[in-house]
Amino acid sequence: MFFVLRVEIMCMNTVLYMARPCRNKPPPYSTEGSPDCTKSAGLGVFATRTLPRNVRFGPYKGVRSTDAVSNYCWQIYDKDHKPSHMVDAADGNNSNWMRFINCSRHWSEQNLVAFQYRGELYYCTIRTIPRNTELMVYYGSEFAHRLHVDIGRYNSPVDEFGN
Ligand SMILES: C[S@@+](CC[C@H](N)C(=O)[O-])C[C@H]1O[C@@H](n2cnc3c(N)ncnc32)[C@H](O)[C@@H]1O
Repeated sequence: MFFVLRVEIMCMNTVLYMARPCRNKPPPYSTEGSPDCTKSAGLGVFATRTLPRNVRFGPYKGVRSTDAVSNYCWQIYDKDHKPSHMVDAADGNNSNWMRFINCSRHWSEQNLVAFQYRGELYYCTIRTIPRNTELMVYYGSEFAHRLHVDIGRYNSPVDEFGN
């Protein structure tokens, strides 16, 4: 049976928290207050406690649109797998906490996968996520490219820190 954990305010208070992750250090990320942080990707979402694999979050809330005008958009497909519309979470008043989840730069830091169910977008954990780890999903090559994620190296065995 398909089960989706509906996590809204409850989840943000008990399972997840928001912080500004550093981008110049390998995971686990320190936050912006740390002395050696020079790069930030804005706010991100972190696990307060260990999350098991296969936890589903959603749906991703936003405004329906036809163009990908912001970096908070997900493409929704129709039953024939053709692009239908975008769900755009750029407006903080018409979206939910999922808009704060950042894009992974390498498969080794990706811990969520996005999937569509009945016309809406959800995220699912694909591995155990230890506490204080940032939740990260791959946005897809088009959006990742906009964020200067090196798509050619995304699947390489070695991450950008040489690990
Ligand atoms: C869906 S939002 C994620 C939440 C965002 N950090 C915030 O504070 O609102 C997408 C934006 O986050 C930032 N971002 C997400 N992933 C990133 C990454 N891997 N590298 C740099 N910036 C990233 C970019 O500014 C992007 O436009």
